[in-house]
Amino acid sequence: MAEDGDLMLMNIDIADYGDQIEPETAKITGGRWKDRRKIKKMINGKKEGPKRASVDEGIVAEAKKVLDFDFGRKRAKIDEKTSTKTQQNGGKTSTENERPVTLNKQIVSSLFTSRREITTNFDDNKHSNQDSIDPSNAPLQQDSFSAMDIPEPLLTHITDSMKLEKPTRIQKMSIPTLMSKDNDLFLHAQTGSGKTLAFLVPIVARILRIEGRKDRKSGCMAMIIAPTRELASQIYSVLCHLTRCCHYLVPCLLIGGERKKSEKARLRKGCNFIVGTPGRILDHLKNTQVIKEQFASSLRYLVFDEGDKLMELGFEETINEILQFLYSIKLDTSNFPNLPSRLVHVLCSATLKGGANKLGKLALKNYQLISSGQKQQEVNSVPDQLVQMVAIVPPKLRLVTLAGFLNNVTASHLQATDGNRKTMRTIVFLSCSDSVDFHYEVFSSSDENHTGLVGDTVRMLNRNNTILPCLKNAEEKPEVIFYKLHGSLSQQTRTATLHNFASDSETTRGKHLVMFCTDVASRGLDLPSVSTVIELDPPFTVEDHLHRIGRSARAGVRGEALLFLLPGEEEQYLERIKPFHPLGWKMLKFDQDILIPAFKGAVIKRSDGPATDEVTDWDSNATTWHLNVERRVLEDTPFKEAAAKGYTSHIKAYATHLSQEKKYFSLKNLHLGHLAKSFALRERPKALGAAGTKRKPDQTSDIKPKETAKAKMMRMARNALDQGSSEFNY
Ligand SMILES: Nc1ncnc2c1ncn2[C@@H]1O[C@H](COP(=O)(O)OP(=O)(O)OP(=O)(O)O)[C@@H](O)[C@H]1O
Repeated sequence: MAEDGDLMLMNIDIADYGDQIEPETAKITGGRWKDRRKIKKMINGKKEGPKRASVDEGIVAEAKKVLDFDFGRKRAKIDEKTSTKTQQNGGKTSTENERPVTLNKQIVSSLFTSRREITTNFDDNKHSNQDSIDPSNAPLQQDSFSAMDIPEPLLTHITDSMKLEKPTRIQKMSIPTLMSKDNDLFLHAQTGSGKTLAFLVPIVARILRIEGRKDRKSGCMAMIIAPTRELASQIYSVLCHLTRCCHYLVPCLLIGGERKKSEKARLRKGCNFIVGTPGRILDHLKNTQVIKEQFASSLRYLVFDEGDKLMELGFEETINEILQFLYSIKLDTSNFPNLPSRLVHVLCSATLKGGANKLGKLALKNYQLISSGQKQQEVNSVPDQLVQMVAIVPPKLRLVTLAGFLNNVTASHLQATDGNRKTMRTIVFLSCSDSVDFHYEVFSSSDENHTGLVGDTVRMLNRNNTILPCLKNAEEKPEVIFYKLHGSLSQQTRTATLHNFASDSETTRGKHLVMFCTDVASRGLDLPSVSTVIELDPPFTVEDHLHRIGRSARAGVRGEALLFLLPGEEEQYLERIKPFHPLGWKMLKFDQDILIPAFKGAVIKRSDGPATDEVTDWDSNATTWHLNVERRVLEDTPFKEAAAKGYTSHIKAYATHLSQEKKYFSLKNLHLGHLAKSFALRERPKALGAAGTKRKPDQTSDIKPKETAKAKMMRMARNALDQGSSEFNY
């Protein structure tokens, strides 16, 4: 009997395609050479001897079982609690739905098979009607900033220039507290609820109350530490905006990737606020003498934003060093008696447990918890106005289903407007940089009809681009721009890319902006009008899930999020996130709700075929779309490398899921062959050990048996784990 892992590699469904495959010319790839030979013989009508026939039948039956729609193998392992069922598709026979595809004489597995329908037991958290739900992170209608004793000119600036009339719940609670008391604070509120202003406004207000002259030479009074450069830059720009009413107060940004020399120069000139990432801040504390001189009399506030992420990224030691450094400086309170007489620590987080809790223990003393929800659960849950959708998608169909969903969002964007189209933003979260690169290439450079806007990370589609089925009208401009963002890009590129995505400029106005990114963009980033968040790869922690989808539905605005899960064990992850979705979710069927609306009636042309306007079935269209990407992989070496790297890194990243979540995301349950298909690969890249090698006859039994592909994969995964997860997440 062939091994499970070996059969999994086979790339064709012999039982159904056999009679349509051209004998002799057919190339069979993947799997063990023995199995390939047997199958080839069967196709060519050469029967093996009677003794071995039963083995072959068993193999073919097993291969069919695995390849046909690979649910059975995994389903069998799932305990009885999981009751995903695969059913016959409206009684059709398999050959009605399956179409073998021959490409460059290579036979590739069909995307669709007979058993298409997926029903899941986890559809037990149905979403309630959204229209009647009040946003949970919106400004409070019955309150106002003017009732909060905020000093002038800050109050007028907030209401008149920043056009913010009413505080959110966390702001209503934190602003008076921080302005009047000197204890440490833990600010706990939902994503998008205005935590940044919740700590910045009272700190600036308190500084403005200092009597007498204050300017950049007065010293640094507040330091704000954030886990990512992007978030630090964002806080810095909110602070710059806020201090426009008191331009004599100067913020300074200290982040890695920027020139240290110019940062030193700015510090020497003097500043009242430092915003930065932990490593770079510590570097300056140790090496820039002027800081020590300035901090002695002035520093009173130390803020940690996204506290749990700071810990998760391994900044504990750095933060400890920063704290020790600051504690070693003796405060001189005589200069600013209006400021607190001690260093006040503020910790901000949308989650209470895990890293945030740990940092709280490290940095806070006798802190007061300010939480915007009546119950802790209310804060930990997703914003009420966010519509969560879930699609259970077989591994083979992940790429084409993503294309279908992006198409449907784009189509609704194009339809909903006449001339006055609003800019729409979609973020697609992936597990690693290489996968981001691959998906970005698939959608942004399918043909020559695109223009690069920011280096190689922003591409606008031009007329005649057909990567999305709805872009069929050559008369109309596609109005779609693709972006990519991850930690392997230079800081300048990251900044320029994000800036382009967030801005409402001549180029971006009215368009659908789609960004492929890693979790580098999941924390704290406040990007305007992100209407949809797609988690193509599952999050690494529940916190990551909340923060990713929290890029949408901010400050009371509505938004939607789609989570892709594989059939099988991954479905059970819904149980894990259910407590955070008290208002439920909508289950989408990958075919009826995504692929059919996208591909039905569309004209998808084969990239190597004659021009045709023939309208075919939706599933043929989807298959053609996928084959066009596969063909590109065959013909375009850099793209092929991107696909192989994307796939390999995706698997490695998958292995880094937390041990307590391994039961949902275990490598053992992944169908690697089908997953390769979603990277447009016909078979697993050789680097993963997919290609078996023949054992030499002189090899004796005392030689260590060759490591199987699956074992090699597991070993690589373990190595990946040892190397730490951040490499893959970012
Ligand atoms: N009082 C307010 N009225 C209207 N909009 C506000 C108000 N306060 C903040 N906002 C806006 O809400 C958005 C989210 O704010 P912010 O980024 O501070 O949220 P957050 O709670 O820090 O989110 P996250 O947890 O994701 O970091 C910003 O666009 C901000 O300008």
